[in-house]
Amino acid sequence: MTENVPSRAPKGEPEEIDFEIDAEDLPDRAVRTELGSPSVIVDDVHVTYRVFGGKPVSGANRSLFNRMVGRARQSVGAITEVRAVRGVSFVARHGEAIGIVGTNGSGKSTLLRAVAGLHPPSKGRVYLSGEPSLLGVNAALLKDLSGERNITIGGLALGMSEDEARAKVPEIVDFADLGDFVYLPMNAYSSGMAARLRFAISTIVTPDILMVDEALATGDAAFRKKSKERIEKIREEAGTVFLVSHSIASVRAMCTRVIWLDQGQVRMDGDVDTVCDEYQKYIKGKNGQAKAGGKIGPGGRRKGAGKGRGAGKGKPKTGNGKRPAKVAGQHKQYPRPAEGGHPATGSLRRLTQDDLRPATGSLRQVPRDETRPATGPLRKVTPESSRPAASSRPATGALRRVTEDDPRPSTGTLRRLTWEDVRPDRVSGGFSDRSGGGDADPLAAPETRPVVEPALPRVPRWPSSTSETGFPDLDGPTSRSEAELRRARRSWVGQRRPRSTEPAPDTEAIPVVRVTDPRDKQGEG
Ligand SMILES: Nc1ncnc2c1ncn2[C@@H]1O[C@H](COP(=O)(O)OP(=O)(O)OP(=O)(O)O)[C@@H](O)[C@H]1O
Repeated sequence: MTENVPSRAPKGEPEEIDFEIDAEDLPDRAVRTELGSPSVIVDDVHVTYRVFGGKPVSGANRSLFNRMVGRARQSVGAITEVRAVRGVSFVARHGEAIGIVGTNGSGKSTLLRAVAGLHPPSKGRVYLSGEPSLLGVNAALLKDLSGERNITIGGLALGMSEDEARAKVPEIVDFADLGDFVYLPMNAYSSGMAARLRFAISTIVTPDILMVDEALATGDAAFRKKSKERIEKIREEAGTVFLVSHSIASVRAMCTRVIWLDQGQVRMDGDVDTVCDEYQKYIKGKNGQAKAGGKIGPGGRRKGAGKGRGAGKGKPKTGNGKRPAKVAGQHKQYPRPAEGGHPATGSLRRLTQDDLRPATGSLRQVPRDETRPATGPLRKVTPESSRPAASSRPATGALRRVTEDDPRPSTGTLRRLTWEDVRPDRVSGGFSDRSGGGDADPLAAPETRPVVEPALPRVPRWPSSTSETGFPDLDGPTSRSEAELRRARRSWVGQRRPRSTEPAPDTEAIPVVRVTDPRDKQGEG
């Protein structure tokens, strides 16, 4: 099939792909290949997340909430249902590279997860011809292990033998441009290095259906060029590629078809130019500030544009204290401050260095050698004055220092408890003396108290050998705790059955049938 592929961009045209849309960005296009039979059929798929602990959104917050997540969120008591994908249907064919675009939260990642079988649709069906491989920003790489080890594990996960995976290491290191870093734990990698390795691993084997979810965004231009080539190779080998990206440039460059998702539904599905143009128009209209050729970040916003609650709050006010009226399609230009006499709206004026110092009014700088502080009745606190003398401590009013000689504490009707107070027979509920110390008074002075050695419970010995039955020998003295032993025993011999709580039957009442040996009868006879 490779040889039938029409040639790519004409010679001399730049190959490099940048994920951002800049004026100089190349309108490089993905090579169109012959389309094969269907590889993915998505039939009226719905995906609903259920989030516990949500609360109904009411009144004033409703519009803001709707603006953020659209109509896709409903609260059902304590469970919030997020309808991330709502009735999506399409057919993808072998050899297609499909870009999935949409603003934040439009359901792109969720749709890919449903197609990959990682999240079951709540309604509808997905049919696949081939094995899907989802490469997301969170693809599982173990940070504590070296890149080399991750390559081997990744290869095993993708169905290779260990030897095959090891043999792929040099190729992957070369592709991901890791050098000797491959022997270091991945904690030491930059995000770009990790992204390159992730992409390289997941394309070791040519997947039937490759799904790339924003995983290329961190790579540099050279890597993106290589990854584009690899994606094309997969398509040429009759694979299907899905590419979720906020970068329209990369979608234009790598895809042959685009699906635009909006609030969980397909808003457009068609050829790259038509859908991308419409999507960009939508983004421009939505923000009123995205220009053709401007950089579009996630959510269709221009980079650096304010978003969220605080957006626009920092705009200067006019003289009447109101924010300048917003005219559709126009942006108010605020004059740059001129040096010196700056235009001041109302009573505002620009601060100069002279405004900042020196101090105005009667304040003056206090020289270092000036005695301080000595205003009014204040006096300097010395270590001596701050530490109270042993006996003549401050005694304001009737307060005095309590000394060792003071009887303590015996105010009012308090008295010391004696053993009689806590005797079991005098306490409701009844304590019992578990120490074996009899009537020893626990409140008596320690030297007069009899020393009582508590009787140690006999704890069975931890099995050092097994008996003939194969079970550990549970008898004998040991230092192991009884609980530990009980646990071990349970794992060996299973749970003990609880004793029956039913009363034992009255044996007297059970009719006794006496069986006699007929020979005895004969003998008797
Ligand atoms: N695990 C989850 N639990 C609950 N809601 C979720 C979960 N994952 C996604 N959602 C919600 O589903 C909706 C779609 O999310 P999804 O991540 O699929 O959108 P997206 O288009 O990929 O967004 P982005 O461009 O920001 O990656 C959003 O409203 C999101 O809040």
